[in-house]
Amino acid sequence: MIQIKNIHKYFKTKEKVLHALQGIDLNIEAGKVFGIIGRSGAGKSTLIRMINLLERPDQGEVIVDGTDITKLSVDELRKLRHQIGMVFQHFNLLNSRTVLDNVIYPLRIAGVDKESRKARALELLKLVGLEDHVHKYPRQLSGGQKQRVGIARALATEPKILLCDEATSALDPETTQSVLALLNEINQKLGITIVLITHSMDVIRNVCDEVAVIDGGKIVELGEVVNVFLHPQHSTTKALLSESGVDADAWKLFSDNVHGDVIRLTYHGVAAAEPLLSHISRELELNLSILQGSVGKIKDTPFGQLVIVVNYPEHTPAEQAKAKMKAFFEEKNVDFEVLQA
Ligand SMILES: Nc1ncnc2c1ncn2[C@@H]1O[C@H](COP(=O)(O)OP(=O)(O)OP(=O)(O)O)[C@@H](O)[C@H]1O
Repeated sequence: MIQIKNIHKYFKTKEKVLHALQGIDLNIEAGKVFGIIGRSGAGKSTLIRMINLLERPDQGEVIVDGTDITKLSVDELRKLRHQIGMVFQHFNLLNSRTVLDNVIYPLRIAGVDKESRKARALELLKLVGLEDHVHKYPRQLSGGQKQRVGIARALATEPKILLCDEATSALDPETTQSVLALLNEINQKLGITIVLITHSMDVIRNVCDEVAVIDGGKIVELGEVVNVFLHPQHSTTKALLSESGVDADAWKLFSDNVHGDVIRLTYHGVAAAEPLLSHISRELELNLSILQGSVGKIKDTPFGQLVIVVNYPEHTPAEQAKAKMKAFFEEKNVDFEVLQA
């Protein structure tokens, strides 16, 4: 649905030329929630703004539904923007207009007749849970409510794509959760493709199907959220995960005091509900202890990652027991990694 091909963007200031996007390639499938994460200045805003051409690339193509939108005329681009809604970090509401009028506004611009635009706006305000606040002004709303107005407004012209530019960064954790749940609902109910940018791995974990990690204007890691969370490859991804409490290497703090093999088991989906550890421990007479672990869910997928210490029984050669254990876990689709032997 959205293909970004070899995008480059330069910002020229008096002192220097900044190469803000350095050859970005992305493929975003229809109906997905796609997250772009990176540190401040990495190029996230510049990249997401390429999708509706609020920012133009200096080189490369942005293809939406088969059309290279960099080649569109001003008129064609205006029409295309009705297909692409956008939600902003600081809401960007019209403060002198009511909640209802804020949502009606893009419909008026799109030339929708008076009665239909009011009906549509009311329907959207109901969808975002603000039906009791339609005649209020933005200053009378909480941050979370303001963002719900921003989301309703972005949905007014029935877009196929919703771009969220740090939509939850200005909100407290609880409100963030409720706005993320709303985005999830919109994705599921309306089938809208969502592209969001964020600093937070928790946001990615809660709503996204796929993620791109951007660093210094380049994509450094890309994939399904489950895989990127459980098997991060790039140092930036590992650092971002560690900051959100997912530090795959925390076990090293205890490694000097450990007697036995240290093994990491990683699993998701059905394996999360099976009593695998007690089964293998009984069968091979192993003594197991858990050194580090995290279990939970990534979007709708349960997952677990455990670092265990294994001691083998005296009467069985360790290598033989280890090979049996490895085969057992691999058969159950559990990733088995010896960290220290
Ligand atoms: N209009 C501009 N003129 C000059 N430099 C710019 C402009 N817009 C962005 N930049 C620079 O381009 C780089 C990427 O900026 P961008 O806003 O895309 O990063 P970001 O990852 O969204 O950061 P943040 O999380 O802080 O919003 C930064 O170094 C920024 O200073």
